[in-house]
Amino acid sequence: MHPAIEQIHGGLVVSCQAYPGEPLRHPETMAQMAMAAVEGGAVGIRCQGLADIQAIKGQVEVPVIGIWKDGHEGVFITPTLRHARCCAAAGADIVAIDATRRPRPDGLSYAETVRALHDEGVVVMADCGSFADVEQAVEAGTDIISTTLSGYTGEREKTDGPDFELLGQMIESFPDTPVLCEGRIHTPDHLAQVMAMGAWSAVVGTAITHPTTITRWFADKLA
Ligand SMILES: CC(=O)N[C@H](C=O)[C@@H](O)[C@H](O)[C@H](O)COP(=O)(O)O
Repeated sequence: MHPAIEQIHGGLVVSCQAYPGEPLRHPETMAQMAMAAVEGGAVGIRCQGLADIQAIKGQVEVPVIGIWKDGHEGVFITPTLRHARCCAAAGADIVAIDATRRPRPDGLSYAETVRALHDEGVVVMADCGSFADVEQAVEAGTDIISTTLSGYTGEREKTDGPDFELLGQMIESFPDTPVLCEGRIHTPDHLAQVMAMGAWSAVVGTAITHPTTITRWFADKLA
């Protein structure tokens, strides 16, 4: 197993992302956010965009999961082989890619994409939206499978918290593949629950690194 996957075992990965047009969208700001997360106990960082990957790799020792979001609908999380290669070249230790069964913009299949990346020594994480996506990802030999896109592709309901049901199915069906839980882990209790279920590691984004949303959670109580 690749050392970067071993290093995140049993721990918390923090996703540091600011969205287009947001005040915190700056590589140095995201690097500072990542350093703060590591100080708090993060064993890995997930981040978006080549500039952020480079900036964060320069500041933290923990493994970095890199993605490149291009667009905002359909297949947009590291949608093509080119995007994935760029993430690896920018320094990502693990590259997460869209692992849905939807057509990819470059016309390659998911399996062809993973094969090409593996030939180049890239560690791949599958951002899945359903159990059928997970099956495809395991079939392709993906290094890590994740619940990232559950609730965002129309195949599964967008649960209030993490998709415990999908996570449980993944852990039970594929005991030999590291399973990450990502998406809507909003409380420390959610995190404890998914780890107790047997997740290899878990990724928390919004609840730690997206102050606009967190502020809204509070402000909405006053509305
Ligand atoms: C669906 C999608 O685009 N997810 C993105 C993937 O990188 C991010 O916007 C999420 O913040 C990340 O997955 C972490 O999840 P949460 O922020 O819920 O803890």
